[in-house]
Amino acid sequence: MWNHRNVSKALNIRLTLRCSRQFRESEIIFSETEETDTVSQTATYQSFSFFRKMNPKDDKKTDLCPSPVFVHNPHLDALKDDVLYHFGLGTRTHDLPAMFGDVKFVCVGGSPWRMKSFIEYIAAELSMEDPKSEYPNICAGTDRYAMYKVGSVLSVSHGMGISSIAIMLHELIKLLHHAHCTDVTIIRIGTSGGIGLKPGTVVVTKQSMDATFLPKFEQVILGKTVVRNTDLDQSLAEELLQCSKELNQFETVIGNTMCTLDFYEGQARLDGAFCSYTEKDKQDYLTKASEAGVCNIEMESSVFAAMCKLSGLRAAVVCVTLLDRLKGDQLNESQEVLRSYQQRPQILVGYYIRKQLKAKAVCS
Ligand SMILES: O=P(O)(O)O[C@@H]1C[C@H](O)[C@@H](CO)O1
Ligand SMILES: O=c1cc[nH]c(=O)[nH]1
Repeated sequence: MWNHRNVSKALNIRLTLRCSRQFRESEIIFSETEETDTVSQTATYQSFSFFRKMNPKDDKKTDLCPSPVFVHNPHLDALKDDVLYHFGLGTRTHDLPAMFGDVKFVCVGGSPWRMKSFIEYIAAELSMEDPKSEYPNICAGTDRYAMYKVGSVLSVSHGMGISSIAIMLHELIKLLHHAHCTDVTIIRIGTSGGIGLKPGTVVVTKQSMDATFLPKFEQVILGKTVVRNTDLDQSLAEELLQCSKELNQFETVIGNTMCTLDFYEGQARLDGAFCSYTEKDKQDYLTKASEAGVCNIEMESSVFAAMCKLSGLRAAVVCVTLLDRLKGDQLNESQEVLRSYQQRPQILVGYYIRKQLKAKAVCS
């Protein structure tokens, strides 16, 4: 007998099958001894293009059925209690569906201060201010990450760099999955160094690239290098660009973002504790990056794109540029100016969320 529960279970199985195929096809494994030189990297890139062609529905959500948040881990089913250690939350200790089941928008960024200020901003934008203006940190039991929630918007800090955001995303994706969230959009609101852009320009990422300008994220699993796809949702990027046009408050561009493992040598800075290259070497490297379409440099977009794609989350990266790296390395603007720049991605994403919620209210 087909009742609502059976239908949604069947639907889930179908979506899970589709997504596990997507999971398998979206990664390529190199053993450590195999070459990972430019030739094999080019082959990887070509495979990604092939994969993209196989999944025409990737970018546009054409399915009318709700889209769940996927995990790809059979071991999770055997866990009696899934402890989300770095959040100080767990499936036995917390009613995750009650706490987070309504989440539709997740915004993440490096600093806890920024993510708190974002939730205050969004609460005001959505006229959902707490009369006491208190927004408790849901992860108060730990000092690793901070998390805030207002209505259907969740704001989470991720610290600096790929490893820090990856740990946060593992737990966030499981949290959204355990809470049975559907149709979630996730946006990283961050800071970056620009290439040839006026400081304060906001960059919506088209493609996240590694430090060799290839659209991939590499992870060593069981001693083997697994290469994952770093595609982001193109239609979401276009919608965000359109929002910035409507807002008309600051310059916004769409372009590639280079994700590095380090802020200093990894981003060709001349002001780290160590430096073995010249100003000309730096300029040549940044020029090559620019020729590959790179508009800005930060430290999280590649793993963010890869993990969001694997879990079926609609994802975008919106980063403000704090300086033009062709002109310098040091962040010597006043704190006031830097803070005002940091607010720009928040303003843009706040506008986008409000627009989405308004459109949904009209439809329902
Ligand atoms: O989100 P944030 O502003 O932390 O992103 C960039 C990349 C690094 O995490 C950090 C370096 O200053 O800023
Ligand atoms: O230059 C910069 C500025 C912010 N974040 C980065 O990763 N690089």
